Amino acid sequence: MNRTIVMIGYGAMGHEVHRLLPEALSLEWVIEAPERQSAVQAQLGERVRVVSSVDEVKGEPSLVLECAGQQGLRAHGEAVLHRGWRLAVISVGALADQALYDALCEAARAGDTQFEVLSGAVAGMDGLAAAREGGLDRVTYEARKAPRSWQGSHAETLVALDKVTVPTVFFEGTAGEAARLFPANANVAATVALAGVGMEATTVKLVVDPLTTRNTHRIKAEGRFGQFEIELSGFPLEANPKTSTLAALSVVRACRQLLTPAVV
Ligand SMILES: NC(=O)C1=CN([C@@H]2O[C@H](COP(=O)(O)OP(=O)(O)OC[C@H]3O[C@@H](n4cnc5c(N)ncnc54)[C@H](OP(=O)(O)O)[C@@H]3O)[C@@H](O)[C@H]2O)C=CC1
Ligand SMILES: O=C([O-])CC(=O)C(=O)O
Repeated sequence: MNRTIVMIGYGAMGHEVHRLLPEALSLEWVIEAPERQSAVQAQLGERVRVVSSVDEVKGEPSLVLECAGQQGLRAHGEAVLHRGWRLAVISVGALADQALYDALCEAARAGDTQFEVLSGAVAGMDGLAAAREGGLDRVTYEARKAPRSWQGSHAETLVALDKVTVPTVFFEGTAGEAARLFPANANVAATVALAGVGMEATTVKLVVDPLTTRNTHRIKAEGRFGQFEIELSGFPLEANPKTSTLAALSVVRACRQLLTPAVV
């Protein structure tokens, strides 16, 4: 029998994850925002039930995938964990809110389960978290995306996206600020912070680059382990240029790990 998956939010990423879901897993429930429920139900057909709250989900899913944006995690995360279900989180920026982070930890303890912060659009979070065990002195993160990837975000109030002719830094601040101000674009800032030196000590630069079609992430870390610099230049998803393809693939990986005896 197939193992059951629940997905919160079925947008660009949810669609891509569903397309690539390993065969032994079955997406049976989607929790969507009420106003999108009927449209998503029509898109998915009868085999997947689209609901608007955790209470409507029946059975025991092997994993709940949050692909809903920061509001979706805020709306449903605690209820999932209280039920004792394992939750994979992609809208990591929501965890910059310490109260939400604490509430999710409390719910996970109460439900005797865990939530997993997915690596998302970047690589190297394993190495960064390991390096932290020995002490980290400095961690910086820079995201560089094309103007269309920043459209509809707070960037529009900081820079004339359609007028830039050279790569332009429009935000410098902490990971916590970046994650709050750019909820669909700077979740990685929070991921780097959680794996490394935290929301306040992680410094972030956001760049609009009219010469690129990629979403590029650069992480630099220094500490007792030595130092590393990672630059990852990812293709955006066609359906949402804010979101990197690798972010969706990191959700698929979390699903694959349910099936393999060796976890890599
Ligand atoms: N960690 C990482 O590296 C990355 C994380 N992300 C995160 O992943 C999220 C999803 O990306 P993507 O699929 O491209 O975004 P989309 O906007 O395409 O999809 C999000 C979906 O979730 C739905 N949604 C919104 N609110 C709720 C809610 N309260 N309950 C259930 N569903 C809800 C949205 O509905 P509606 O359209 O009505 O709002 C939409 O269908 C991003 O918002 C971002 O937070 C993205 C890229 C990288
Ligand atoms: O997908 C990406 O390139 C990163 C992203 O949107 C985010 O960090 O929220």
